[in-house]
Amino acid sequence: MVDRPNKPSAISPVGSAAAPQPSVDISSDNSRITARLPTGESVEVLLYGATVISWKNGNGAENLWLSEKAVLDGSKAVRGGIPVVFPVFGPPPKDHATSALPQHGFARNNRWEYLGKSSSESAPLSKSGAGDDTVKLDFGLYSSALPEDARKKWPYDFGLVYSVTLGREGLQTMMNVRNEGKEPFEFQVLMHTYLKVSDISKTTITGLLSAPYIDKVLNATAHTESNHAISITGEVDRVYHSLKQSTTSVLEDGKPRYDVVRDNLDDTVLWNPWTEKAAGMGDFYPKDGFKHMVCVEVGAVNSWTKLDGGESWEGGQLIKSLL
Ligand SMILES: O=P(O)(O)OC[C@H]1O[C@@H](O)[C@H](O)[C@@H](O)[C@@H]1O
Repeated sequence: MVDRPNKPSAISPVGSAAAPQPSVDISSDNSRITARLPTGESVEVLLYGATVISWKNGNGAENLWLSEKAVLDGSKAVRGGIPVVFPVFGPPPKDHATSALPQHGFARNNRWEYLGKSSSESAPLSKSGAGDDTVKLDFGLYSSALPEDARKKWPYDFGLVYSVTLGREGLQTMMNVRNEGKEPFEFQVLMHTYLKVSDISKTTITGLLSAPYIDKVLNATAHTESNHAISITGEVDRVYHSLKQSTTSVLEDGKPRYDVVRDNLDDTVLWNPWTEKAAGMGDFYPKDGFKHMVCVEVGAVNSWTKLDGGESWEGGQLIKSLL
């Protein structure tokens, strides 16, 4: 066979020296994993909470808001990025098995195990056949590895595998929950994504028209969304539920900035703390940072998902950065 000197890389055999591969690095203090595509996109995940703390486009533009005073040393849940909420969303109800847990559960403030990486050309996030253009990082949290205190407060046997896949088209985060015990358990799960925006006054949210929601700012009263494009001009804390449309979009100046596509999750929380709530959070900085973020949080939080012993469940999101 005669090789052509200018052979396009698209037909290079997978894994050949010619095909650039994604890189995955573990920080020297073993606290975080960074993955990078040959085209420049990157994602950084803190093992504490399996919290995605940075997701950049190929041109270096950051997509996630992270507080300048976010605590990253494993002593407090991270303010920004994508904290994982499990097995309860918000303050736990008094009459439920999660009642002794802290707000948003224990997944975001325990250290996860890095299970490894895999790359693929055929995953849904691939754009071309030029080398491995997605990389998937898997993280695990198991009841057996939880500190005694958390285990006592929610005494079920479970295994969580959280997969973070970086592609040229976006970032996918998927949660797999498995009941490893014999007793059934109920859980809620949510991906608390802080999306970075350049100016909240020019930001609108679409895809929620006609959706029912609980407004936590208005004493948890029930409403129906009447706006095609939602503007944020004050504190917003709403649980949209039973959603039919799979995509919620964030627009800046009327132009698409992010698409958030839900997978087997029916609810989406829209949150912006605005002036007063931001002022009250010690780890929220700068104090006017609420002008540069909006949380679009996909989840299953309006009711409980029940898993019998041995059963498993999976759900997640694909976020497309449209810059
Ligand atoms: O301060 P925390 O525990 O990270 O929660 C932040 C916010 O998270 C949102 O998901 C809730 O709807 C809000 O009510 C809450 O204030």
